[in-house]
Amino acid sequence: MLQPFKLCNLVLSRSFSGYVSRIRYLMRLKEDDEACREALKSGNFLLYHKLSPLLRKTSSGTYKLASLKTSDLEQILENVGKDTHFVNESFLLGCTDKGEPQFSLEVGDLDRSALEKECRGMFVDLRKAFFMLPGPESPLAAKGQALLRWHQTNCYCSATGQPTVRNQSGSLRVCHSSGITYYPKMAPVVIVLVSDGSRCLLARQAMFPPGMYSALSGFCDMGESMEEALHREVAEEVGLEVENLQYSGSQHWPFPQSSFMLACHATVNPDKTKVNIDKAELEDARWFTYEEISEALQNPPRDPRRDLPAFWVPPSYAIANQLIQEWANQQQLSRKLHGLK
Ligand SMILES: NC(=O)C1=CN([C@@H]2O[C@H](COP(=O)(O)OP(=O)(O)OC[C@H]3O[C@@H](n4cnc5c(N)ncnc54)[C@H](O)[C@@H]3O)[C@@H](O)[C@H]2O)C=CC1
Ligand SMILES: [Mg+2]
Repeated sequence: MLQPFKLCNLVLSRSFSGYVSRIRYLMRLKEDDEACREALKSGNFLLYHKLSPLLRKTSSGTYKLASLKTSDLEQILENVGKDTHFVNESFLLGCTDKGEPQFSLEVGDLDRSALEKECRGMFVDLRKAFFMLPGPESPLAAKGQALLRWHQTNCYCSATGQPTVRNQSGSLRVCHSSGITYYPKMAPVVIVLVSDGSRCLLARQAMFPPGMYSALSGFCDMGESMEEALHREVAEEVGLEVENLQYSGSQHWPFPQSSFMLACHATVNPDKTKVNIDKAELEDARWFTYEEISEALQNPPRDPRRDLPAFWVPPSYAIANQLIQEWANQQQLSRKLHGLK
């Protein structure tokens, strides 16, 4: 049985009037080109160089997304020899709690080191940035990259081959020849943490960084429900039949071309846990104990390219991490109830 969605809590916990007025403002900016052009004059801009976001080091040695005001961005563009009208090529991302509009801008055609010097920051690969940014900034960095990539790869109409034209906010592209409107897309993906009651099943693909294991995942096929996709993926990848699906949450994930992750827990019969790995998809899949999982959650790597532990799990922003954390919490609780450490 699926658990009830958690969306109601999410909405109720927000300040209603502030939230609604921000959403209505964004709706207007999305649809009204003139209003969006006006908003660009007092915007906050995230810069990306070939899809890598610009980060800045704080005085305490941590990192944050660099957010530039319009006037600062125009000055920087002038300093690197670019027309300030380039600002209009930004895409609308959202607005801050104070109601200030936020935009993303791809600056990959400009000199990277000159920009880094002007901006007092550095462009960092997004996967690496997820390990460096404070929690609430990762979704914004991901959305900024996803929107830029979608526009870069949807410049032509798939029916006519003619160029598509964006609106000012970047919420859509139109082919004036066929009349088709294209909207940014996400591909639905199921992700599931399978448990046998005392252990959980994690897997790794050959392309993962060394030592990283994650929950099982897979793209939904056309016509499939989330539940069908989940049963099929587990059967395909590890040859097991799951039961007791429990919905956990969802997230946008910017890779490979924007996925919409639907995350669940599931169980298998503890007498039927032998995995039969599809080697075309997975390099390895194995059962992990509570002790191994706790250790991995408590010692995340700081940089996914250096000083890697023998076994580690995706960063806290990834919904796989949320599933693993929830499983560990539930194990801890049941151990307490049974008087175990
Ligand atoms: N946020 C998170 O915590 C996690 C996110 N993910 C994301 O989920 C995605 C899917 O997981 P996988 O196990 O790799 O999927 P998967 O098990 O379906 O295998 C990927 C293969 O499926 C095929 N495929 C079918 N539909 C596709 C589509 N719309 N786009 C691309 N390939 C498609 C391709 O042949 C591809 O090589 C990954 O690309 C990854 O970015 C995966 C694990 C954790
Ligand atoms: Mg998979």
